[in-house]
Amino acid sequence: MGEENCASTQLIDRNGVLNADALDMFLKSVRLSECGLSYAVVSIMGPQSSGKSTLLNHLFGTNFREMDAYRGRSQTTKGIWIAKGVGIEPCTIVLDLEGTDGRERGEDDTTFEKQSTLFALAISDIVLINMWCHDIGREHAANKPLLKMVFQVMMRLFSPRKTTLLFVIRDKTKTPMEHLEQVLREDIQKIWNTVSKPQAHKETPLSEYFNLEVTALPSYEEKENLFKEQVAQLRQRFIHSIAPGGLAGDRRGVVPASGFFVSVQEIWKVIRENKDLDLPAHKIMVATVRCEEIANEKLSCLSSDKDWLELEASVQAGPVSGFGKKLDFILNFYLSEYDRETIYFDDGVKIAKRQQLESRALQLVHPAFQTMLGHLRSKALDKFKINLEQSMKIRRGFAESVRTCSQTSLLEFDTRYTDVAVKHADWNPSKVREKLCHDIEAHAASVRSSELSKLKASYEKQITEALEEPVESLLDSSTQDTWGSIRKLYKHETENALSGYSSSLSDFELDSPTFHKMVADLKDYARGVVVRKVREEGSKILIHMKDRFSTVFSHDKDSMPRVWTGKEDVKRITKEARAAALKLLAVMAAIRLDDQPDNIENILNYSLMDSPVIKKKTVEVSPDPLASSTWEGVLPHNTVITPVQCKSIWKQFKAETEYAIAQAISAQEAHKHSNRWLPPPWAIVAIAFLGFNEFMMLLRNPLYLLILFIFFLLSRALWFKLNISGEFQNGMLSGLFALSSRFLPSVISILRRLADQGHRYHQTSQSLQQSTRCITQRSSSSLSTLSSEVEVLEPS
Ligand SMILES: Nc1nc2c(ncn2[C@@H]2O[C@H](COP(=O)(O)OP(=O)(O)OP(=O)(O)O)[C@@H](O)[C@H]2O)c(=O)[nH]1
Repeated sequence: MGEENCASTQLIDRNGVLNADALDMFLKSVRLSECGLSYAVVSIMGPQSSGKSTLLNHLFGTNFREMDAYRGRSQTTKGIWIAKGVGIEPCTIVLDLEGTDGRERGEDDTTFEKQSTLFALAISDIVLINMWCHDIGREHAANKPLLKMVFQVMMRLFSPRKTTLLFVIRDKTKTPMEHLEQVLREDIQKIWNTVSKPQAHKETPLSEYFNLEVTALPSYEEKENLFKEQVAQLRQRFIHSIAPGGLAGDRRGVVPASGFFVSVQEIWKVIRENKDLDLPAHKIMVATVRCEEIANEKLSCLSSDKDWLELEASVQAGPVSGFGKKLDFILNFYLSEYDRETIYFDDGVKIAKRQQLESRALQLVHPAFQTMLGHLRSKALDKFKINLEQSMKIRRGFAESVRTCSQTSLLEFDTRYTDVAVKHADWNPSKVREKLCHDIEAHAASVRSSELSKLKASYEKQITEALEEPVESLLDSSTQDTWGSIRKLYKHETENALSGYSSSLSDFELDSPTFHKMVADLKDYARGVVVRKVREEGSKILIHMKDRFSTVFSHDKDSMPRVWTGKEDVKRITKEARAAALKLLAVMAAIRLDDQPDNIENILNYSLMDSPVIKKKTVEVSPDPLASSTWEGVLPHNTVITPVQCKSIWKQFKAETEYAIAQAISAQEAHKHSNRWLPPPWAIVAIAFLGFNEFMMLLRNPLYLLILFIFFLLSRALWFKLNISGEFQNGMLSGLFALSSRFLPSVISILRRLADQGHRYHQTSQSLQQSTRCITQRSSSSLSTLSSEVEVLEPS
């Protein structure tokens, strides 16, 4: 029984202040919290200097201070001391109370006595009441006020348990024990009867509250050995005192050892505040405080747990295999720790606090769980993307691929989730799963849209290639049944493309309206290609018409360039060329993809080609059919060139082709004259003499001719005036010729230079005149076109 083991400590000082730190240290040193319910609390009360500390020290091996007998009787125990019984199982906490009836506190000050008595009754299983043998049966014995106080304060405890009151009779005499006990019990009963009780407990017997036990010891001072012997026997009653039938056998109100610290503090606080002490409520309070403390401690340990922190860090980095099991293991550990530590506390309280702990612990780990779900979701989504791509590479139907890949990914999510699920939590992955489904659908929709766009683009390209150039070619040729051919081409190519397109679209399993819309769109596109081409060519109609005119006008039936010899019928050829150009205009005037009959060509022929004589006959009956902005029987959106525009274009066309006709006519004329107009013999001689160019210059230039003529007249007058003889004449002629031949080339050369200057001037002025004429023509035709269009627009 070593001194150090009992850890004797002052719990409450004489001023009534509880030393919580000392209590905490004491409880830790005796490791009471590990005892659960297996511990007993024994306290002793009795008159001052009645050998209480001596008895406890011998009984429990404690080292409470004892009074030195040689110094006289004075108070040694002040306040309440606490120690652990040495060598006694289970753990027995011993309280040594300040003696009652002490001179130090004065006669009237019983407050601390009452408080300490109530405190001892509240926390003890066994209360030793130390009393002198000679006081038994005495009317004014010191123990009577003490007992009265015990019973009175007991009324303030709403305790369901029975406390054992062990009366220890000190310095027993030779009076038989049976007699002593009987007298004592009678005294106790008398005191109990005199104690005022609440109405409900008026008739309650003392035995309802206490187990009364009585023992007697010889004097320690006089019969020390016998005293020690009998104390040793008494000590045996404290071993396994908590067993049923033992001194501390009633365990109903016991506070779990880990709540002892809280319980002691709280009870003392309530007593100091002079409030009633409701032990059952107190037990709940202690349970609440302790369970909460334990729960907080477990949560704190969990949040700094090494395994948990490692798991949390790993989850941030990526998916963790066996996440659910690992987390469950950690949670289990702390929850079972809680269960173990709160096992003796009130069930209702500990369950409620456990739920709180579990909920807070799950709250702590929930983000990691969510992160894991995020990993699962992104993995499943990635798998879906890869699988879909591969599936499309092997040309499986798109919708079928999406279905299969989606099922595979969701199955993988579900399978992997079993590894992530936390048993402690009823967390539902359905929201994340829904999000995954949504992501899969969104990705599938995006890929579908992209694939459909590609498919559409490829068929549009196919249609464009199949229609654009052929339509252009057909328009260019503008035969009798141009639109028939275009319609045939359009129908064939469109049907061909739509058949392939529909077949490809069926792989996407589109809903009926979408499918039909896409097919209709492609059909519209095909029509659009034709319409666009016609409009494009229509915008260049004047050029096309002029080309056509030029082709027909300048080439013969064998497509050989025509030479205007004068034998050709320019009028007929012009009419043919114009008719061909008009045909082109008629073809491009409107889009006839719907095979609706129209009389555009007839109207144009009648209005533009027929001779004024024919028209004059009918003009009174019908107005100008081209004075309109719409074609009869042709919808506005099918109109490419309006009647008014046709009229204006035709006018411009005619104006711009007139020059070619005039040239053809003049070419014919030139050809005719070139055959008849041979130079006279003298001119041939002059040409030979002067050279053809100079001769032609003399002829063409009126100035040279005038000079030559004057020169001739002067020569002739001189000839006759002088009446020159034949020889002289010959000589003169010879001389004139010689002179001419000597000077004429020089004169001609000077004249030619002058003529060149004049000719260049003449050419420049001619080309200026021609340009001015051309500009005037164009301006007038543009003005007329504009005025026609304005006339059309004005009504609207
Ligand atoms: N007559 C007699 N004296 C005893 C007995 N036991 C102890 N004493 C003596 O009584 C004196 C007081 O002993 P304590 O043990 O200090 O008594 P106490 O009740 O603890 O005293 P306080 O703590 O001051 O109230 C000492 O001198 C003891 O030797 C006993 O059985 N009979």
